[in-house]
Amino acid sequence: MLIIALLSIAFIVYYFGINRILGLPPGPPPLPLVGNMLSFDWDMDKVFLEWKARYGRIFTVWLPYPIVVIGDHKVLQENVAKNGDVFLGKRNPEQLMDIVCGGEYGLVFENNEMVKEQRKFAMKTLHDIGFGSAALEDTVHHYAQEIVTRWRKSKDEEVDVTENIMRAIGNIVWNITFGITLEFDNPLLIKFRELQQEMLPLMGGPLMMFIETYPFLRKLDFLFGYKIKQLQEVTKETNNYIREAIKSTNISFNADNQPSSYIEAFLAEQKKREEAGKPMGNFHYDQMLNSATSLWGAGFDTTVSILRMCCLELINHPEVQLKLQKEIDEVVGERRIRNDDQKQLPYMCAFLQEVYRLGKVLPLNFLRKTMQDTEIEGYTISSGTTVLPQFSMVHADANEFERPDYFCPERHLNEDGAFVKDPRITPFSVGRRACLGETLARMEVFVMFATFVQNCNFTPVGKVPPSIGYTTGFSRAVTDFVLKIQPRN
Ligand code: HEM
Repeated sequence: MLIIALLSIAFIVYYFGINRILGLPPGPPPLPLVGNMLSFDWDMDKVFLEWKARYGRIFTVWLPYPIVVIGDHKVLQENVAKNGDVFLGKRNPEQLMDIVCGGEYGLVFENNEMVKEQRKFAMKTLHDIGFGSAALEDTVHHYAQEIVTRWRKSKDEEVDVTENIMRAIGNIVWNITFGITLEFDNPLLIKFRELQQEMLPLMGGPLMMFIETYPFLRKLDFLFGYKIKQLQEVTKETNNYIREAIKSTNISFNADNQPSSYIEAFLAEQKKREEAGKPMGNFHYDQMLNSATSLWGAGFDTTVSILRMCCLELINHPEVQLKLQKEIDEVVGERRIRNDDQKQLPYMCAFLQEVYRLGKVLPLNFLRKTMQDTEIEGYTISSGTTVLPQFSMVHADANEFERPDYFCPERHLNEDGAFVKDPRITPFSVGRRACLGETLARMEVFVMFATFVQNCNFTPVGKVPPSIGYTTGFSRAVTDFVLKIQPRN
């Protein structure tokens, strides 16, 4: 009896008091062992917004370990964006990284001690090899033309836009990473996307969240349908392709030339260190391999997913398509689209901003780890606390956007029809760990999509357009759909 009474008291203290005992902001009461996992939903933002209304602009959730969630524009800006060094670290998914990378390497979940060096190296390299350059824009336009040429021949067939978009984006990322240009129809790209489609659902969700807290669950893989084994196998296959690509780059690498890809720059850095008799430090093979995987993983499916969503919104909103076409016809006509044209295309910019608002690519943003004590909203957050900068909550918040689920480019235009850039919409995240590929991604999406609209008319297969559903897993994308494409003259 006494034991039951003590356990009940312990449960009540834990349930109602654990956040306060640990000095964390309030939040939904967690259950022992599972925390708030019973409320897990693939559309977690809806759940988070309810908790925000109940507990305040920052709150603690247990998934199943404690995480301080920030999903408010002002709080994100005043802390994660302005106070960048405090939020530089990540709460890396150590178990996941061990399963797929053999350690905390790469450019997304690298060890926090090497973040500054590796991120700086990657940013400089990507800038040097042409992010933001006219040459890269030419390449993107070339692929957009290739896609349009194929689509214009599709006659009355049903088209899955994914196939050609994927080939184009895949080629661009492959080139940036390895300096290798593949032919447009190279089956490697299709194989790679298949592997990624297999891998991403396995990498996210409740099982992986539990494994981070209770690593012993890895030994009970048989209970979960051998998901970890499957993940290991698919990672191994993916890494074999990456290793082969690194080998090819290494063979053609000439240290006297200016590096034209990330891997060449990495090899050049290794050579420089070797010649100077300096230790390799973090410029070792595992970091090279996993950085290539990071660039591929972060830069491929995300961009494909946003472009697919653009096409799906077009067939769901034919009146929007007509407005986009009219604007392009009047401003650009038949000449080649340039990235700079955005300044003269307010409706196109409004359309893309609306797609970016709704098209979140990560159901849960990557977790940060505070690097020092800090104060947020009057709460003292100690160094080492896990923080989730969930900016997509802002995009879905009815206090910020009227009818947030409703697709409406017009909301981004003022009375004079001019485009209004909205600082609350941050699809590439905020702060010192925001997306490394934003410049490239924005250019790819604009140049490709504007070229599509300029040259093609998109219609549903039947009278009713397909509904918009989303995949679940580590990343998020619209589910498969087909449409019809007619050439525009
Ligand atoms: C439309 C396309 C894209 C979207 C919407 C997108 C979005 C994001 C988001 C939300 C993050 C998480 C940032 C955070 O932790 O707070 C991220 C990280 C990252 N992205 Fe992108 N991304 C896109 C394309 C790209 C491209 C093209 C590349 C490179 C070729 C890239 C490379 C990266 C890398 C390396 C990171 C990790 C940065 C870090 O942790 O320091 N992304 N991206």
